[in-house]
Amino acid sequence: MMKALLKVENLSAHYIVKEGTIKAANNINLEIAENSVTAVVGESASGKSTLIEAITMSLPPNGRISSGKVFYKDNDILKSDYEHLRKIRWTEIAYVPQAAQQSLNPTMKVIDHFVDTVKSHNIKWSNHEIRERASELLKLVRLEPGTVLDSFPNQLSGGMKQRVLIALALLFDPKILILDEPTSALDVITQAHIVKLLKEIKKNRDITIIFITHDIAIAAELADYIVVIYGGHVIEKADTIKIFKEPKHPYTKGLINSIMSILSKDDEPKGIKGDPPSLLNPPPGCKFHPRCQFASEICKKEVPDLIKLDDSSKVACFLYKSAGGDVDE
Ligand SMILES: Nc1ncnc2c1ncn2[C@@H]1O[C@H](COP(=O)(O)OP(=O)(O)OP(=O)(O)O)[C@@H](O)[C@H]1O
Repeated sequence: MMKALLKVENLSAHYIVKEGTIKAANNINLEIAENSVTAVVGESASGKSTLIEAITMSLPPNGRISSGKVFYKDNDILKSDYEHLRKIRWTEIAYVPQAAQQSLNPTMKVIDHFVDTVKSHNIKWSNHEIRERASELLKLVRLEPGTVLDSFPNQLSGGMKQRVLIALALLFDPKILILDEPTSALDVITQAHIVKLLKEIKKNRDITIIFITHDIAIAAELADYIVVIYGGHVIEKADTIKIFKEPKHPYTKGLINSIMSILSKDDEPKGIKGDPPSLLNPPPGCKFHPRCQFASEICKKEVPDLIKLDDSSKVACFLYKSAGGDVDE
């Protein structure tokens, strides 16, 4: 594997609610290679956004990081003070949250969003320089600066707003671009345009992309690596071709089978039977065991470690034994 730009070690995060704690990210270990594209996939409420929010320290007020480290360029960013973190965000690690289109201020023109972002980072660019840079970025995301810069968000379509957000995220040339569901809430054609755009960005810039999607077909198209999350745990990570050809975890197999059956227009698409676990009262052991046809006694009691199978794949399942006997990371 190439050099890791971002390394997540034993990261756990939870939410405090009236009923107790929601264990949304549990003991996550991940390495993100420089200049790679990683898709984080999993069904709704599996903990994908929580993982990204924990990494970028942008959990909501009732969210807590209970343990772990996040190394960016060998420094644990979770130990950073607020100022340092604010600097890293956008300039080094840019994050476009889910449904961010609604975060554009309806009373501000697109150009003012660029001006605001520059000013809030204390960067001394003149208004002319900001306009130049914003125009350049809008062209990059295939928008017409002449009209878009002076438009208000409600004059733009959903796809255009998503492009504006991507342009804004690229303002300071970040090393890492993180996007939460960049194509959801868009029609299929617009989704395809955004996927194409992200491919171009990847090709033409020195950038590492991490994106969340519940659409495994989009992950297949864009990502070099796929990380599968289930019940707040990483249960598999592998390079994209491999995960489609040879999924290892029974859940990943189910996920791939269900998409294949949809693509082949089977009369009865093969879904995974049963429901995802409650993260408030998760089952003991492997979170997938109640739905797993291969579950044995150990699966009901112990959480499997994410083990390395070979250079490009890791799995958390008792059906497999580690390649070199070494547990991941
Ligand atoms: N602020 C919060 N307070 C309490 N629980 C939360 C909060 N945010 C998320 N959760 C819960 O944490 C769990 C993981 O949520 P998360 O949003 O990380 O999942 P996800 O995989 O990103 O889902 P989706 O694809 O639907 O966005 C869910 O059970 C969710 O209900």
